[in-house]
Amino acid sequence: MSESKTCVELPILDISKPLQQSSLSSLAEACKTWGFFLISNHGISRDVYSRIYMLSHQLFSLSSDTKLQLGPSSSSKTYIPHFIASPFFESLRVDGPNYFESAQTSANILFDQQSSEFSELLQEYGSKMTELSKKIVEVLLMSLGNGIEKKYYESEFKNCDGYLRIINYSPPESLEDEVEGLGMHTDMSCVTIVYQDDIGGLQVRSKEGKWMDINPCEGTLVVNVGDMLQAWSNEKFRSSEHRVVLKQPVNRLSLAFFWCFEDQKMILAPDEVVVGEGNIMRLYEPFVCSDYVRFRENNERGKFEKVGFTVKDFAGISSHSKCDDNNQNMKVLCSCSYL
Ligand SMILES: O=C(O)CCC(=O)C(=O)O
Ligand SMILES: [Fe+2]
Repeated sequence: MSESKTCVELPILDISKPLQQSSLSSLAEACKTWGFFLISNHGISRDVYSRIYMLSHQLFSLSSDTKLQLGPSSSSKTYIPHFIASPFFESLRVDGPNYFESAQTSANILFDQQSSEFSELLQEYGSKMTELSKKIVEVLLMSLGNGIEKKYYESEFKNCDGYLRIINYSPPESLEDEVEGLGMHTDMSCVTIVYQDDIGGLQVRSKEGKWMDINPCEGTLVVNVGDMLQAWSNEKFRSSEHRVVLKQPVNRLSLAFFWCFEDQKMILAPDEVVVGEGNIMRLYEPFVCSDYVRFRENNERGKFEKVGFTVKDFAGISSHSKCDDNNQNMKVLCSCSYL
């Protein structure tokens, strides 16, 4: 019996070049099927990555007591320690638009010696990710056709903002089988841009429920669609479940940049987007962005190990009764936020 493929082939979009019609079609197809694609010529040098890598390594090597000054119970909640997302996962969050200030606040607490190298690097990285996210959203809207980007890019996406999560995965030393570093989830963002080091382990779940590897590919970044864009695009783009598995007993570092609508944004797919090719039914009720974020944060089943409820349960038109039930549940369930 032939072994079925476990690695997904995603299109690579050269983000530095003007777009060809053929790249738009393969992009639209990939976003519908996988909700994932790769970008190349993104303008971030290997040197920037190796410096972020080195400084992040130093940061995560600090004692737990030192790191815990940044959360999860501190007011800033920028640090997520082990055993929240998984036993092998810890992360530091850096908020935009002032990445320098956000990173420096953490660095001042963590390090005795004051230096701004880390914060400057993250400011540079955050700004580059912002530029890239804008380009990516514009290209995605172009792939919908009918001049959607001209009509809606500026008016709908101009107040988006980003934040960065630096993630350190440390698997157990004796690793007999693979372990989940980060359980199945969808992102809440419009788009997420992920840099993964060369260890690998990122996987996307196919529509049939099969886990497929997204192998590291030199010089590229992984882009995935999040729930906000899935709802705004009336599912022309898919926000896929994904996870990270650790197969080798070595540390893995990733940088995930989430580009999101502003809190008060009302998310509603424009009629032209709803009516485009394929389904013509409106699939989501309008909803306010922060209400969905709160719904996820307050939901027991929205925790890491399971995807639990997503935007479909929250605002999906065919799941009204479920949504009402969930809103009831929200009042009694404990607050446990991450994704
Ligand atoms: O670490 C990775 O490669 C992906 C992380 C991720 O999916 C997330 O933080 O939402
Ligand atoms: Fe994710």
